[in-house]
Amino acid sequence: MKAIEVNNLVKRYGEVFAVNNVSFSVEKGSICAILGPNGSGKTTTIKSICNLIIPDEGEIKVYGKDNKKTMDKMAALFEGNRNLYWRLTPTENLRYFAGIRGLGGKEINEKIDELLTRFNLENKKNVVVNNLSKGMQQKVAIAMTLICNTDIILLDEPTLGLDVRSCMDIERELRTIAREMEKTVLLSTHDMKLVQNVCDDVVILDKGKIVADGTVENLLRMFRGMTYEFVLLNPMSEEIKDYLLGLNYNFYFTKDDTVLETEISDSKEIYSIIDTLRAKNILVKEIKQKDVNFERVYLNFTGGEGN
Ligand SMILES: Nc1ncnc2c1ncn2[C@@H]1O[C@H](COP(=O)(O)OP(=O)(O)OP(=O)(O)O)[C@@H](O)[C@H]1O
Repeated sequence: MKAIEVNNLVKRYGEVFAVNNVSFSVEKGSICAILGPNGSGKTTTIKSICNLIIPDEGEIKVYGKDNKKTMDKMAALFEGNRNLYWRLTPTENLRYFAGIRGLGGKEINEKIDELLTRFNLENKKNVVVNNLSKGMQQKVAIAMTLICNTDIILLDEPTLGLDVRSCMDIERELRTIAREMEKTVLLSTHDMKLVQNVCDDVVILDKGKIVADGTVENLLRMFRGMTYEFVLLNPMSEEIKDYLLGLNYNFYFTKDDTVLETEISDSKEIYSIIDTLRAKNILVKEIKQKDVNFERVYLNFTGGEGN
């Protein structure tokens, strides 16, 4: 079942198309990431879904209904810990946020304790947010999106500025939110480890347009099948390397010059690469299909950050 459907979304600021005819959907219970270089339209898309931005064109549906009528189904987090009140404790922040949505009483107090325990914040529940680490603040901010128990959680860059351990904590929480709490998560991020470790699907934007859309697994498989390593018997000379770089393949060399890596679009190219190497008396010891990480997939679609 589709939790979110975005159809032909357009948002312009003067001459600039922040989002230009973007369409995608997010399945209920899945984690979907919107990726793209700075300024590619990620935040505009998420803000349009939760009605913080009114698009110029297109329609957005949440559980099949216009998103303006389904505000109660979504909770969103933007700019991480800026959503928090610094002089309030995590408990007070959560109680305040629940109150805005008209929730209170014993039930909410129990829910707050449950969430703070889940996020390993029970020892910090009475410490003002200002005195918590960035990772802890981020966990409180994510807990705030859960306090109202909405089906859909929208997160803008949930791991921004966090250290490795805190990122792993957030990854674990996101998995729990989707798999155990059965919520739908749509997030924007530049964190390719987060994408590879927890996301089911991705939408990659570039200059306001979708350049790729699919499951993380399929996109990885697509590139896994294309990247090959040619392990050589002897290191290549500088002259040979220059020659190979002048050919029509995107060759990469390892530091000791014994491995040649390239992406191919057709398996027949393997034979022509072997012929090319043989003609230069370069002997190949082994050919390996290389495992790729999601960063590689992303760079292939966007041509690199900030283009
Ligand atoms: N309020 C605004 N007024 C004018 N232009 C805007 C406004 N908001 C966004 N834009 C422009 O729209 C484009 C998309 O911005 P958006 O914030 O959606 O990108 P993003 O992918 O979230 O970027 P980042 O990764 O840097 O957060 C950018 O060119 C941005 O400058």
